[in-house]
Formats: sequence, C-alpha cells, structure tokens
Amino acid sequence: MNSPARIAGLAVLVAAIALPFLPGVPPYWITIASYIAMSAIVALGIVVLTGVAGVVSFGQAMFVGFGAYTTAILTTRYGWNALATLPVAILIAGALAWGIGAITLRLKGHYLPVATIAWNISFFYLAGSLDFFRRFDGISGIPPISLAGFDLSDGSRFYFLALGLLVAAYVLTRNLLDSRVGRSIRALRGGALAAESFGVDTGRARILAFVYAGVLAAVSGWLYAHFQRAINPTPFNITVSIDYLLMAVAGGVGHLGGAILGAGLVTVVRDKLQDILPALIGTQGNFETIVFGVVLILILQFAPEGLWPHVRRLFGETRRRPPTVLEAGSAGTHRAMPPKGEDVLRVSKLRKTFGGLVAVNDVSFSVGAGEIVGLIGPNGAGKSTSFNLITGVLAASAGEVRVRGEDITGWPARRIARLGVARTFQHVKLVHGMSVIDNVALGRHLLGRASAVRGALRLDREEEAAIFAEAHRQLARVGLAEHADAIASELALGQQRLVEIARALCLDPVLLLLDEPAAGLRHNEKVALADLLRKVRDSGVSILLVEHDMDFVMGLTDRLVVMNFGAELAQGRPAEIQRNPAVLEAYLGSAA
Ligand SMILES: Nc1ncnc2c1ncn2[C@@H]1O[C@H](COP(=O)(O)OP(=O)(O)OP(=O)(O)O)[C@@H](O)[C@H]1O
Repeated sequence: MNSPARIAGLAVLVAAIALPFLPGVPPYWITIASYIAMSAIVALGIVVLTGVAGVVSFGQAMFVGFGAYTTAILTTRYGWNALATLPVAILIAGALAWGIGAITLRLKGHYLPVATIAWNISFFYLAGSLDFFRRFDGISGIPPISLAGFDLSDGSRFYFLALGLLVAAYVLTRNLLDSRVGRSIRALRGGALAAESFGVDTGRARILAFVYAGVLAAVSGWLYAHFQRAINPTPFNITVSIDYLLMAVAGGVGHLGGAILGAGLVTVVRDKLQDILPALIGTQGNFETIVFGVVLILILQFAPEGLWPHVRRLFGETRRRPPTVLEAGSAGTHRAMPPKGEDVLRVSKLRKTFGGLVAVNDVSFSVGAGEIVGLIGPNGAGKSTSFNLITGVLAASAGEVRVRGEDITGWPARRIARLGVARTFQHVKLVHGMSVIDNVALGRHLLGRASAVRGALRLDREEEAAIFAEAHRQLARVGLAEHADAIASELALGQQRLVEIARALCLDPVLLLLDEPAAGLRHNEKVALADLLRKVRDSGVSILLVEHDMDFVMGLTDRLVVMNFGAELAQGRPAEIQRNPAVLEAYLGSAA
C-alpha cells in the first residue's frame, strides 16, 4: 500500500501544510502558493474534460468568472455571507455549463474548441459592457470569507482554505473517475461507440464532464473573488483560459497530479520570469510571455504527455487497482432467459444502402432461444453491416429488426443494449488506456445505478464490488483472469477479442453478437472459446456469430445464414450448407 509514489504524494501534502510555519518563508510565497492552489482546481477540471473525456475547452476562465461574479454580486449587492454564496456559485455555474454544453458539445472536430473560444469572448465583453457587472470597472468591496468571526481571506488562512478545497477537489475527482460514471467518461476517448453499445449515454457523459470542469472552475473563481476583494472581466478572458489549458497540458493533461504540477510550474515560472527578464533585458515588456511560450513548446516537444509521467516514473509506477472482490459474494442478478423455441432475434427484409451500394439487400433470418447461428459469406458480403444494423450502430434503410418480439428498428444502440443485446466488434473497440478489468466492467454499466455524486463521495462501493465481482468472473471464463490489471492495449489482438467477449457477457445478455471472435486466436484458444460459447448457449443465451474460420463455424453453430453481395444466399444446418452448390460456388468454392 505504501508505495514510493504514495509516500511522495503524502510528503508533498505535508510540505504544503507546513509551508506557512517554516521559518523565513516570506508572505509572498504563501500568496503564490494560494494562486497555485486556485489554478490547480481549474486544471483538475481540465484533466477530466480534456485529458479524460477528450473535449478541448478554451473557455474555462469564463466558468471561473461565473463563480467570481456570482459571489461578488450576491455579497456586495445583496449582503450575502461569502460562505453562503459558494453553493449558489456552484449551482449557477453548473446550470450554465449544462446549457452551454448541451448546445456546444454537439459540435465535432475543431468547431468545438472554436465555440468555447466564442463563449469566453462573449462573456468577457458581456461582463465588460453591462452595468449589472459594472462594466470594465468591475466590482469592488467584496467582503472576506469569514467563519465564526475568523477572516479566512487573510494570508495563510486563505492559503489553507484554498489548499483544503484543492485536496477535496482532487479526492472527489479521483473517486469520480474510479466509479461507474467515471468509466463511462473515460470511455469517451476512443471507446464511445462501444460504450453506447453497452448502454452508456455518451452525450450525457460528455456534458457531465463539461459541468464538472465548469463547477471546479467556479469554485476557484469564488476563492479568487474573495482573495482579490475586487474583480473585473480581465482575469476571466480567453488568454487566461489558454493559461489554464497550458497548465494542464504542461503538467500532463491525462493525470490528476499533472494538474497540480502544471499549475505550480506555470505560476512559479511566470512569476520568476516577470522578475528576471526586465532586469536582464533592461526594459519593461511582456517578454515573459515569449520565453514562457518557448518553454512550453520545449515541454510539449520532449514530453508530449506532460511532465507528470516523468515525475511519477522517478517514484515508480503505481497503477490504481480496481476493487478485487471475488469474495464479494453475489455477482448480481441474472436475467431470465427466454424459453426454448422463442425467436430472440427476427430480421425481416433488412436493407442498407451506402450511396449506390446495397450493402445489405432485403435479408431475413432469425435466431432462436439458446441457438448458435453463424452469419457467413465472403469479404464484403454485408455481415458486419448487418451486425451494425441489428445493434443500432447504423440506421437501416428499410426492413425491420425485432428482439423478443419488440420492434427495435431505429432504436439507438444504448436502448437496444437494455434488452440484453451485447456485441463484440470486428475491429476491436476497447478503451486502450484503461485496464482490462475496467473495460470488462464497462459491460455491466446498465446493471449499476450509482450516480456521479455517489461515485465522487465513495457511496458506491457495494455496487462497485458487485460489478467487479462479475467482471472478474467473466474474465476468468474467457481464460484471462491473470491479465485483469494489464492495460487493455498491452494484450495481443486475439486476447483483446476475448476481453470484448467477457465485456459482452458482463451485460448478462439474452443475445450475443460476436464479430469474428476467433480471429487471431491459436488453435487451443479456439477450442477453449468454442467450449465457452457452447456453455453460454446451454445457459439459454442466443448467439449470432460472424466468422471466417470455417472449421470453427461448422463445429460450433446450430444453423448458418450465408450472405453474398449483401443478399441472403442460403440458410440451413452446417452439414446442408457444406453441400449447397450455390454456397460452394459463391463462397466455399472460392475459398477452396
Ligand atoms: N460506412 C460505410 N460506408 C460505405 N460503404 C460501406 C460502409 N460500411 C460497409 N460498407 C460497404 O458495404 C459492403 C459490406 O461491408 P461489410 O463490412 O458489412 O462486409 P462483411 O461481410 O462484414 O465483410 P468482411 O468479412 O470483409 O468484414 C462492403 O462493400 C463495404 O465496403
């Protein structure tokens, strides 16, 4: 438990607490340390938003402004106590972030960062133009934060308040990312399609990350207003937003520790350069901005992931271990399986066109309860497209898909997953930076309930224990128990396919769609996989399988559907299909 990294972290915290008590420490250092704490709170939000969720925002200073103006207006104009304005600042910033996020996060590519710039500039000029915000003169006379007669806006007391809020923000953020909702936010980068297929509302997860970052920024703004005791639009301008982003990037935008390191580094270096450069050059000017830019370019050139991974390596890697709770007892409830004979999946006249190309041409077939059906055909026959139509990844051009009698045509993937439809992908879609067991646990997203708040406050441990117990059980079923803590992308491709199967089994499916599950597996691994799939079938689960390995398919499936050029060519038992002249001609013949 007491890893060198943990001890180093505690040592930094103890040093931060001891700072004001050290003999000879000038008050100015305490002021700088307070600024670092305030900036680090904003940068922590950027780590969640940009580093984890992959949303680049150039507008975080605006949310700092929301927090600062809320408390400035409520305290100076309406006589509120400073402490009472904090929850209001959080609510207002959260609500505005939700609204802004709902509009802006629909934008793709570079339009999104550009939109955040536009919001920030608009806010700057709005605050600078409206009497309500006292224009560019700003609001002065903001009272200190006081608790039971203690002035908390003073020197080291303010520093401890800022440090306390930074520690709280750090712990809450770490807990959040380590929770069910956190996994869905972590899946946004690279794994959004797979996450949707397991019931994650990725649009909501993005907004949540945006709101969380906005709220942290507002808390920092609240502190700032009471520290400065006067505010105007300048510290909430786009240039300051860029500073916050640079802090996170220089520290390491994918790491919580990087936010604190980056905030410290940028604040101290900027401060030192402001002192040194005018003396060196002999004239006043914003030279530190130029040098600062060069230093940052060098950091990004030689440490593109920021400095944090290098610092962490000095103290040895620590990988967060998810709860290993095989002893946690119940792994959760299991879905009632459909009775034998029921059509779990019925596809009727399904059609998909891409421009002039008919990828799936009026295909009809069904999969019965507890049946393994193989969907085979030459390359480009339309198998994967059919999978994507059934699971809601693509919208059908015509036709109908029913799961257990329910017409699911046109449903989004995450809604279809709720019916117990789980899948793997032809091109493996795991969240690469996440551990194997976290990836598998994502498959159980729908069976959890814990909200972001419960996760951040660690009130979700019982549910997490059940989720991970099931994830470990399914990982052991596919023979990868010993790889639970590995990073998913470190595994061989065949093993990654097995992780996808474990993730799909975690959903407790009634219908499992496997796209080339045996590709990349060795012979004995294929035999083990076929055994597992038979057991899964025998437990009542229906399986639809796309596979090119004919020995694997013929030995495993109960029935086959053969496609060619998007159309259905034949259906029947494997032995019949092997003798079917049309199939031999179109597919097996060409393969021979
Ligand atoms: N998003 C897309 N846009 C345009 N064409 C597409 C798209 N997806 C698939 N296609 C085309 O649709 C046809 C069917 O492709 P699909 O991937 O479904 O075949 P497949 O049977 O799964 O092939 P393989 O065994 O090689 O994976 C192909 O001609 C393919 O190029």
